[in-house]
This record gives sequence, C-alpha cells and structure tokens, in this order.
Amino acid sequence: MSDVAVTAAATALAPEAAAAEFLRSLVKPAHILVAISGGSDSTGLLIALAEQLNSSLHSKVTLSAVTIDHGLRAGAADEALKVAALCAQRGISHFTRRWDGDKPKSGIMAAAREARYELMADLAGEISADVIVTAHTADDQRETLAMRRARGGKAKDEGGTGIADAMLFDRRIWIVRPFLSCTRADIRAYLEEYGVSWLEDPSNEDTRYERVRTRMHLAVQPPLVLAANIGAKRTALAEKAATWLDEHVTVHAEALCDIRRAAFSADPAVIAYALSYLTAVFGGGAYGPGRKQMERVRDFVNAGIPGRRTVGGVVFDLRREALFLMRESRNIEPLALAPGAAGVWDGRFEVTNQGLAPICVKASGMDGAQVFPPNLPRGAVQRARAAMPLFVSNDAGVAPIVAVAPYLAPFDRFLTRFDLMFADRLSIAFGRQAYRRLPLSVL
Ligand SMILES: Nc1ncnc2c1ncn2[C@@H]1O[C@H](COP(=O)(O)OP(=O)(O)OP(=O)(O)O)[C@@H](O)[C@H]1O
Repeated sequence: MSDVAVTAAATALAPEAAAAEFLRSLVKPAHILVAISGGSDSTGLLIALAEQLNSSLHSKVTLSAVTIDHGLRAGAADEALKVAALCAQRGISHFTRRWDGDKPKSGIMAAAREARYELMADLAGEISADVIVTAHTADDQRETLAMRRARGGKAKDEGGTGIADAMLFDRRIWIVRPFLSCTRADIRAYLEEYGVSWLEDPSNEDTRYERVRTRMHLAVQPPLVLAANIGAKRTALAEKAATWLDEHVTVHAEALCDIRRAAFSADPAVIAYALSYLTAVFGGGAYGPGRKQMERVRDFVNAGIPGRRTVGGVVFDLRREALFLMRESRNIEPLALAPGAAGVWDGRFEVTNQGLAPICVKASGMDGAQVFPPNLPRGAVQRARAAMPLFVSNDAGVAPIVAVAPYLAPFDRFLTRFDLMFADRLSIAFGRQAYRRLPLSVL
C-alpha cells in the first residue's frame, strides 16, 4: 500500500455528514445547482442536501437541480422526466438541458463530459447559481486512480491527483464534489432508508468501458482504499512551486520567460511540477508533459552546457545566465475571426476582433514587433517574437482592432483547487488577475 493511502474505515464519511460539512463551508446566501443523472450517487446527494436544508439550519441556501440529456441513449429523456418528478415532489426547481451539438466519432465520453459541464455552467449563469455540485464518490476516486496506475501514470506520487474535490470550470464557476469521501454502498443504504429509488444506468454494466472493467476488478480486491491526503500533498507542492516561481522566474510580454540557473538546485518534484505547467502555458497545451520529461529538462540544465531542447512545443534555450522558454514557432495554426468574434489562438492568447472587418491571427514569423526588454539574448527574443500573434485585416483598407489577453490553457478550463496557489502566481506573472473568487469559505 502506498503512503498516500489510508483505509476507508478511517476516512469514509456518511452521506448526511458529507452534505452537512459542505453546507457549512458555503458563504451564505448561496444557490447550489445539483448535477443529477438520476443514478444512486447523485440522487443521494440531492436528498442528503435537501434533508439537511429541511432541518432549517441553513435557511439562506437555495437548491436547484439539472439533468443533462446527452442525446446518446433513447431512454435518457424519460430518465430526465423521472428526475424532474422526484424534484417536484420535494419542491426543488429542476432543469433539463440537451446536448444537441455534433457528436464526435471517437472520444465520445470526453466530449459528452465537456458538453455536460458547458451546459451546466451556462445554466448556473442563467439562474445565478453560485456553485455546481456533482456526486463523485470514493469508489469513483479509487477507480480513477487505478486506471491511471494501469496506464503507467503517476497516481501514486504527489503528481497524481485523481478526481479533485473542487474545480474551477472555464474561469466561470466552481464545481464541488462533496461526496468524494463517501462510499457508494453507504449512499445506497442511505437512500433505501429514506425509501427513495434511483435509476440504473445500463452503461455501468458495459464491459467495453475501461471504468466498468476496472470496477469489476476492484470489486474482488481487498477493502476500499481511499487516497485521502493526495490533495494535501498536491496543495503543498503547488505552494512550493509558487514560491519557486516568485523567486526565480520572470515572464516577458507573455511569450518569453527566463529562469535563473540557481533555481535548478531546488527539490526535483517542485521543479518538475512548475516546469510542466510552464511548458503547457508557453506551448498552449491543456496539459503539461509528464514528470519524466521534465526531469530530463532539469538534467539538461544541470549539465550546464548551453544549447536547446524542444519539449511540448516549447523551446528550452539554455544560456550561461539563465534558461529561456518560448513557444516553438512551428505548427502554429492561424485563426479567422469575424467582426465581434472572440477565440483562443494557439492555446495561448484569447483574441477578440473589435473592428469592423474580418481578421486573421497568425504567427508573426519575421514580422514580429519588438515587445521585449532590450537586455535579453537576441536569439531567444527573435524566436519568441516569431511565435507572437500577428493580426491581419482581410480588408486592406481597415486596420485590425483587437483585444488580447493571455490564455493559460491548463488553468482556464479545469483548475483544481490543489493547483490554485501556483495558478494564482502564474496568472499574476502574466499580468492577469488571480483566481480567488469563490462562494466557499473552505477554499
Ligand atoms: N447526465 C447527467 N446529468 C447531470 N449530472 C450528471 C450527468 N452525468 C453525470 N452527472 C454528474 O456527474 C457525476 C459523475 O458522473 P459520472 O461518474 O458518470 O461522470 P464522469 O464522466 O465519470 O465524471 P466527470 O464529471 O469527471 O465527467 C454524477 O454523480 C452527477 O452528479
């Protein structure tokens, strides 16, 4: 058993206790949007929250519920109606939202999840909900960690977070998972006690899904193991990496950064964590490279021989005084924007066309403007300039008018609270506001 694992007996929370703890953590008044599929976990979460609120300890809390019909199964619309009926019985406002967009041929699960979060976040905006809650359980957590381990991931060390207990989606709304320390068995027993039934999702039995196979495998393993303090380890790492960032890293014009050589004598785990996120941000990726790749970069720096390496679309340019990072100026796709339209270019910049003509955003190449301080090495600056955005108007007579902001890809869609400290510092280094705005006192 790894050092991050503790037995369920020590940490599993009863559903009522988990609901009560979550309600206590909210800054009141609060409006909670419960994501309910109708399965046992999310039905349990809705009932547990409603019961706590009925006991009138939290009179300033409002509950609403949402079911997403992904348009993928014939029975889904019917299930949403059943959930709506349950909510009506309890006097809880219920909304159904349907995913009508084009469905991709591969990666349907990931696309459905993305669409689900998008629809829920939109609804939360419409009804002024402060927070969305989903009913991920300790069993889900255990399955996720087992799957990552099976894929050779880093679930066992501090880099592996599993499912986060709170996540900022799309810089818009926090999604919190109050049942992450509850077991499915306890939730079902709780519902049975209240005489509330739930829907069984047929895909839960479908062994074509990796999660279903993992669940079956885990069912015959020794008692439930929860990775309870993974979050604490990750938070500590994010805080150390934030300090490292403050002490050693300077960002220039949102496209070039230098890291003092002395930084590389720090704890390897801290360096790998920070470098991975820096690589994602400068390379425009949603995820950073794995720890092994970052350790190779660290070894390259510590070997001390000036030269260049490219990892994850980022050039690591080692000079005598510092390591410089910038986007590799190859493979950068142009982005067309109609008047008034906004989009993310190269995963790095959010651009809004505020002019009257259509524009194209592309890599500057040799035409890059001089936006960097004069004392930086020329080669590094030239490379960074070449990968900066250039705005070209489709109407030769009209100059492009744009608003540009750095887009920190790994944090702007799914920011976990473990990474909050590091994300805050990095966004400030990029001249952006920090992320902390939250209706939860626990965060
Ligand atoms: N169709 C749905 N409508 C509303 N909420 C849903 C729906 N599907 C899932 N959820 C919410 O998400 C939780 C987790 O569901 P599930 O494990 O099926 O999703 P997942 O795809 O594994 O997780 P993730 O939320 O990370 O995408 C549920 O307990 C519920 O709160």
